[in-house]
Amino acid sequence: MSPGRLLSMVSPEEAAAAVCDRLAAVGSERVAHAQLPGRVLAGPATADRDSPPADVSAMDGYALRAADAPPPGGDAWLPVAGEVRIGEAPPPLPTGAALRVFTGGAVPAGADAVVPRELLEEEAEPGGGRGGRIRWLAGSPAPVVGRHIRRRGENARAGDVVLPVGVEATPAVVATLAAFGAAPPVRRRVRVAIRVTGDELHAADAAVLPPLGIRDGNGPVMAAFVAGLPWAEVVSIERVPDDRDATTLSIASALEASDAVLLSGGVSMGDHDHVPAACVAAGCTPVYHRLAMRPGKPNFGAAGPAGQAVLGLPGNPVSVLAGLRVLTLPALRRLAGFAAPQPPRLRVAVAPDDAKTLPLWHYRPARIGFDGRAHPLAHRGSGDVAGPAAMHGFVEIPPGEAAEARPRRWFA
Ligand SMILES: Nc1nc2c(c(=O)[nH]1)N[C@H]1C(S)=C(S)[C@@H](COP(=O)(O)OP(=O)(O)OC[C@H]3O[C@@H](n4cnc5c(N)ncnc54)[C@H](O)[C@@H]3O)O[C@H]1N2
Ligand code: MOO
Repeated sequence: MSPGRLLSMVSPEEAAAAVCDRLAAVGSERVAHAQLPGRVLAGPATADRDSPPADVSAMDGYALRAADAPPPGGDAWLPVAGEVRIGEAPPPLPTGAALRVFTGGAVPAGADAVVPRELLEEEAEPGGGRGGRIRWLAGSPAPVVGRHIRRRGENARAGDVVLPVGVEATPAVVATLAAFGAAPPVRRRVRVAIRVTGDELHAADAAVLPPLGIRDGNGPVMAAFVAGLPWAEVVSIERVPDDRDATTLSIASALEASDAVLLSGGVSMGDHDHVPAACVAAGCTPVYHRLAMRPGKPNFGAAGPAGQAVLGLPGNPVSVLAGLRVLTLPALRRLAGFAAPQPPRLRVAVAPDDAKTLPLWHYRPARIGFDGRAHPLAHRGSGDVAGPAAMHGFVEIPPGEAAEARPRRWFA
């Protein structure tokens, strides 16, 4: 986007992309191997050796030359000359014999097939030695050259890039890092400051409230959202009164020590909605204000003076939930150094519903039923937190469309 052009009534996707365009990944650091899970790779991981490191057996059984095997179901036995110990160099395979091998054990030189033991009748060596003999059960297939052997380097060759930059160290990624002893640099955690505006707000654990006071739900919700992102951390959380100067000061202090500032409330048309002006006073550049979405039309997004993401979410609690998932997550992922700011796009079928259409991008709290479809949850507007409490995520319904017409994007 051109600098200074304020987007208004665009789609949430366009708004999120416009903020992401102004952000860069945070710096990187090295952490101990045990601290890697959940972090985002800032450097590629390469294979330090071939995987597997040798031709290995894929089965518990016997390594042999396929041509040495007697016919299945016959009386002839094949001698077992010994055993390959896992993790050790195998003895050579004598002609006309088999070697016992276990899954992952190296295939001895001379063997061209592995036969799983359940296809065989096994006879132990008298006296408890590691030898013995085998013959093929009736109905077992004859050995096939190459079967049940994993070839050296078939997963990866030494020097191959096995993980690119910008992926999160999920359990599967951790498995790969461990297999190759790789510990690439990772992005430091994204530092998130939370600011909750509203004169009516009191602590979430307040036992007694003034008659028209409200417990702050948005602060805990925003903190819980960040707590669910292993590559981000909350660095400060503050409640701010509906006062322009106090809001400016609080945003300025948030910007000093964070990569992202998440705010709730104070972004619509009220006389006491100070967040957009306070952000500007604190040196931020507005990117969007008011979006074609429900809930969350008043959403405000800006870039901080040092490239921070600044996201002003409307005060209604369901708007906060939607704004976190739809607008905040892409910005935080961009800061965290993900290759793609948008998480993978998932689509779900939507159960038949009230067929309501809106001229906006509609995010409906929904629950995945036992039928595998998303069932929109009844709720009384974006101030109703009890109704959506059972939600698994939001179904996105584009402007003018009925929810169940086709599979819909799913924001969990
Ligand atoms: N003239 C207009 N008025 C409103 C519009 C509009 O377009 N024109 N939009 C409405 C929509 S949609 C929303 S959403 C709200 C958002 O307004 P704000 O972001 O300025 O939020 P507040 O006015 O501060 O609060 C709205 C509502 O949410 C409650 N709230 C606020 N913070 C918390 C909190 N931390 N925990 C629990 N509840 C909170 C607050 O008490 C209000 O009830 O504006 C509409 N108005
Ligand atoms: O869109 Mo507001 O965000 O309905 O509650």
